[in-house]
Amino acid sequence: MTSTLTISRLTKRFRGVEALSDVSLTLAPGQRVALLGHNGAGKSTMMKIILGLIPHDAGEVTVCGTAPGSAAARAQVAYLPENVAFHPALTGEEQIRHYLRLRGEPALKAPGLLERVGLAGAGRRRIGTYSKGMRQRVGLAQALMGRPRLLVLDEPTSGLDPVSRRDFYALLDEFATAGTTILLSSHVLTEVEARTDHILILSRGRAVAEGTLNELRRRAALPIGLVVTPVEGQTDALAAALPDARRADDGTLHLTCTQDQKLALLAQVTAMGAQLADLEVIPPSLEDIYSHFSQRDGQ
Ligand SMILES: Nc1ncnc2c1ncn2[C@@H]1O[C@H](COP(=O)(O)OP(=O)(O)OP(=O)(O)O)[C@@H](O)[C@H]1O
Repeated sequence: MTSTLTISRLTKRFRGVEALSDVSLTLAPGQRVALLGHNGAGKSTMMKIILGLIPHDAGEVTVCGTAPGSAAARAQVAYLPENVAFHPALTGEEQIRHYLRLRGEPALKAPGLLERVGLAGAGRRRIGTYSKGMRQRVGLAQALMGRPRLLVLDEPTSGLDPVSRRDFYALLDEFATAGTTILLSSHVLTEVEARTDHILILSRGRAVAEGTLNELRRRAALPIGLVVTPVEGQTDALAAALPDARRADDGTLHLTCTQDQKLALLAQVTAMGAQLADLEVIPPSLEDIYSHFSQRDGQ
């Protein structure tokens, strides 16, 4: 299967600053990929190179098999910037019709595009009356013209409330299922954790970690948490049987272990059967993993 995006040993310098050093990444159709990193890590620079907006100094980049910024690449890549601005006096439908005309496509497609992003009912309202989430959807409708194979989104959910975020990601999932590759940057790790298949962490222009969440979890080898809730009246007995456990104010017992120790510890705890009301396993979150790799890099 042809990769949607291949980046090999990409390097970009701005005068004295090395914004990207030796970064590689290959994305397949339908993959949902998060680009993470501190402010100034190089995320936007990487996106601009993929979009063909700025040249790179070394390495190779191909977008759908062609050079970034070429007519063939531009026809297959769409971009949604962090803050999309539309004319507030236009309705959603007028705005989309305008963009369709600019692309030389029939304006008749506007209602269908708005329906795809869940704005069918609001298409005749002025954009000035839209919420931020609705404006992002107009941006997405614009980005989806021409059925892109690669969708590049720069912090697409910043400023959206939790429900709008969830809806936005559900929409992205639909596009990914249909084969569109999604590359997005975000500082909101909790949403990325649940909604992407692959993660690239940049730090000071270098890729410090790349893989699925599970792969990064294994590589980081961070402790796994276990929360044991004893049946009423059994706390002392369980605490005595688990001397390494920390006792919390609510009576639960907290343990940590390595991945290798996990199954043995679970077997030990579940063997306590009737004394046990509940048992929760807490794997390291993406936030823990992100901190681990970033701190290792001195961030
Ligand atoms: N046009 C430019 N001229 C000079 N330096 C630049 C230019 N664009 C980016 N840089 C530098 O390159 C580095 C990477 O910047 P970039 O905007 O890619 O970071 P980012 O990860 O997108 O950050 P943020 O999360 O704040 O958006 C930074 O040190 C930045 O100052």
